[in-house]
Amino acid sequence: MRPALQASLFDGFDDVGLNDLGESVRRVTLTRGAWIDLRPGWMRGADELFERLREVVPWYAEKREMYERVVDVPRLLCFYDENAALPDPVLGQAKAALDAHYGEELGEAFRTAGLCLYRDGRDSVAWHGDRIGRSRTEDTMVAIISLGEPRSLMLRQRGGGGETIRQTLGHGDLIVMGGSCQRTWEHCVPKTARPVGPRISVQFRPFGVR
Ligand SMILES: O=C(O)CCC(=O)C(=O)O
Ligand SMILES: [Fe+2]
Repeated sequence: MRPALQASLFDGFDDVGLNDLGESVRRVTLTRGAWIDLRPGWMRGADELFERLREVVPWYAEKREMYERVVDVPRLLCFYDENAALPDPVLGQAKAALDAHYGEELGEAFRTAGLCLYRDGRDSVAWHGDRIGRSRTEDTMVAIISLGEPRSLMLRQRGGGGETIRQTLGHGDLIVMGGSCQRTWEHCVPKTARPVGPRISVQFRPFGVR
């Protein structure tokens, strides 16, 4: 049992921790050798973890040239290289659990963590594959934990033709994009006019995949 003071501090929050992976992961096979794995509610206490990360992560806005003007990319970012200390111990536990579950199939460990903060419905990421580096030519995996308010992650076959998949992800959900997904499919988080609260996405990738 927790001491009373601590219990009152944590009122309304679950303890932050991981649920199991194993049998609870559902695989959806896409076309052309791509797949996604879904594990809703993987992270317990996801709303508390959201608050912790929003506080401690040194978020920055990336600039991009667009129509000959330099504009802010519409979301805040922070990238943790493989040697960087992660901003919360539970993210180290998540990486270890992903390595235990996917290590054999992936043939290597997850190394880097990219964090994105979508402040509201105006923040977004356009259609893309994570194709910088080895993922341009090789199968790989990108594992994403979603914290805070749910947003839609859309997936479609690269080059069009075929179905568009919408996954609503937030409050501790896990999605893993695997196989050829970064080369043969694209994903995005569209803007929404609905009033939505902030969401944080934590992406684990192997070395040399961006
Ligand atoms: O917000 C997400 O979960 C997706 C982020 C993403 O696709 C990326 O940063 O490459
Ligand atoms: Fe991506």
